[in-house]
Amino acid sequence: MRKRWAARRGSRRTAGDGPPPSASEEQLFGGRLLYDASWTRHDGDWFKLGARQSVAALPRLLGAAAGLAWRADRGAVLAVLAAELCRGAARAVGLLGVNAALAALLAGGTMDARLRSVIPIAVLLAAVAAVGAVCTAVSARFSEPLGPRVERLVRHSYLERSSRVEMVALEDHAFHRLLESAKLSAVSARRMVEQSVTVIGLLFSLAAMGGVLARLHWLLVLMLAVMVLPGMWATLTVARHRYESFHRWLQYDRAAGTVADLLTGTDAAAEVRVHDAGPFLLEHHRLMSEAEEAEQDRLARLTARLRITASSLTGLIAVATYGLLAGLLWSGALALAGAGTAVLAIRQGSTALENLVSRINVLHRESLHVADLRRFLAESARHLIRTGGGPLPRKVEAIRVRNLTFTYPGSPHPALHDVTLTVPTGRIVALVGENGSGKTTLAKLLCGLYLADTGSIHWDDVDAATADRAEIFARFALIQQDHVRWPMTAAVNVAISRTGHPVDERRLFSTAEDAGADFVDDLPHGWRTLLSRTFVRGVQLSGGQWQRLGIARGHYREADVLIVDEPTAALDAKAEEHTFNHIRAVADRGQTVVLITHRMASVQHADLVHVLHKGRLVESGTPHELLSDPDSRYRVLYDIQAAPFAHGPPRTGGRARRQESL
Ligand SMILES: Nc1ncnc2c1ncn2[C@@H]1O[C@H](COP(=O)(O)OP(=O)(O)OP(=O)(O)O)[C@@H](O)[C@H]1O
Repeated sequence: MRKRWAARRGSRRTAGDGPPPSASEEQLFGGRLLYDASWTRHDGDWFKLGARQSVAALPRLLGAAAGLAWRADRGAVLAVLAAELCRGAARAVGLLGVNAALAALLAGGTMDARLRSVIPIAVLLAAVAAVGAVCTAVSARFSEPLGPRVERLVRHSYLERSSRVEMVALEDHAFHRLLESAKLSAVSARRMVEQSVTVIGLLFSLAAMGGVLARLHWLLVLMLAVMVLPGMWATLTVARHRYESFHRWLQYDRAAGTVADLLTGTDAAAEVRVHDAGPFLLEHHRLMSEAEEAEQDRLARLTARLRITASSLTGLIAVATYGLLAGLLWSGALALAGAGTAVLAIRQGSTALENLVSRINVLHRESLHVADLRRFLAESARHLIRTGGGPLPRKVEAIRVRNLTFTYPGSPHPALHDVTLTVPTGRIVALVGENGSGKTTLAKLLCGLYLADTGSIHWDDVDAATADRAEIFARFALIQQDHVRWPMTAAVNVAISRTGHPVDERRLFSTAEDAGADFVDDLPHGWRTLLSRTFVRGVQLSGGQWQRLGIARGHYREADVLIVDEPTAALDAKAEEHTFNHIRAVADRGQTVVLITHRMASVQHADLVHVLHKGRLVESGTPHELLSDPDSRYRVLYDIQAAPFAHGPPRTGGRARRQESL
């Protein structure tokens, strides 16, 4: 075993495509968590953050943001566009007014006459400023609620899609990474819309200023454009590195978060304290956080380097621009008033351009996250649980499994291999076998959670592969081994198995009683008690109480087939007996029960037993038939469990005697 462990470690290292994993990655997670980011460089179409591509992509980005906003609120989009257009026009008129005022002030005549000629222009400038302010307010009024609305729509589509993909996709790490990266898309979509509003406003303003500058001299427009290039290059280069880093560190970051959650959550709280796992986890969290800090440090150094270079270049271009202005004045190509207006326009224009570049950069970065959502939606479309298909027969005699083989993605061995068996309806059918023999997997295939690689599951004559998956799900209820602890009220914890119907209190109370979950009546708020200590008014249940609620949930659904996976592990002996009696009763009323349990005494309740071993069916029969064969695997398992009770209750041992003598 040790040898194999060493060999595996070795092979992982040589196959790796970068530096070896850190101690925390290796020790806690068994290998590298950082992703190879080379794929981002090759995925040309959606990963382009160069200056040229960024500008070229601007119409597409604005179009995408407009599309998102349009879906959320058309009226608001139109109002914002109109307001921003009006603001841009006000800026242009304002600049022209300044130019006219300067010309009037610098013209000949007495100061009194010159000042008087400026008065109407000043009144016009005040009116234009007022219009600009109103436009700003109108734009804000309509654009501010747009972002949250877009966020809600995008998040809804993300969550809705996530809940409809096949289980195998959710368990696939590559798909999971996509799922994780698309998680940010809702916030990014909101930011995209917000940035787009600013970008549109800046574009209108720049068009106004460019128009005024062009009227003065075309070279000034060119210099204004050149002045912004270094900043644009630096900003976009930093953005590309940050985005690459985000993807590369995504899984690592999630792992560090998992360690932090273990330290703060309730699941591991007892072992963190009693087993003293806290300092161990804390140390690894520190190491992992430091590694992340080092990455942030690298990005900060890169950003500083690029910004210094860009600022130096911008400074040089600014000097050249003012030199050009002086040349134009000197040569008489520009009047003094025009030069004053040009200085104002260049100052305002370069600030607006710098702002525009950084906004485009944010827009682009956010659009990459929104593109993650598009990739997620496209990829998940291939993994959607198929809708449609034929109906299942209403009354079924038996579910027949034929030559079923199933391998989990990425697993070297099939979990089920060529399994053929029958589940007659209205009976209790037990699946028995050692750990990992494939019982739960078979149950999940039966209820349509996984699809077989080969072989089939027939409901009488209907192949389940051709049937509507939603209908297959509708025929099943689950009492799972790892029952879900819904952090909601006790009533929801039971009734959530039948959300398509209003809560039926009579059914709720009777299933709770049957499952031994009537302890809920004694909780502080009865069925409205919140079952999570991490929220206000929440209470904590015991393991067995949770299990009873899980059993009640399965029964509340009243489906045709009830899958019961190790239902009594946390129950006391009385509750266990009660549970099996109830399972027997529901089977007698016509419900099919697929029972998975290691308690051989409980299997005696079954009508039919299938024994699995390493993914293969090795025995089938009634409990009596299987017990009668002294060599059957079932008999062996049964005898092992029965041995301690073979001679009646254990005699009082030495320890008890010693205690007595004390
Ligand atoms: N989601 C999964 N992804 C990959 N492999 C899995 C997954 N679930 C189970 N397996 C593997 O499939 C095999 C069968 O597992 P399964 O849970 O069906 O066994 P089981 O008989 O129910 O075991 P137990 O009695 O311990 O509950 C095991 O080798 C297990 O490691």
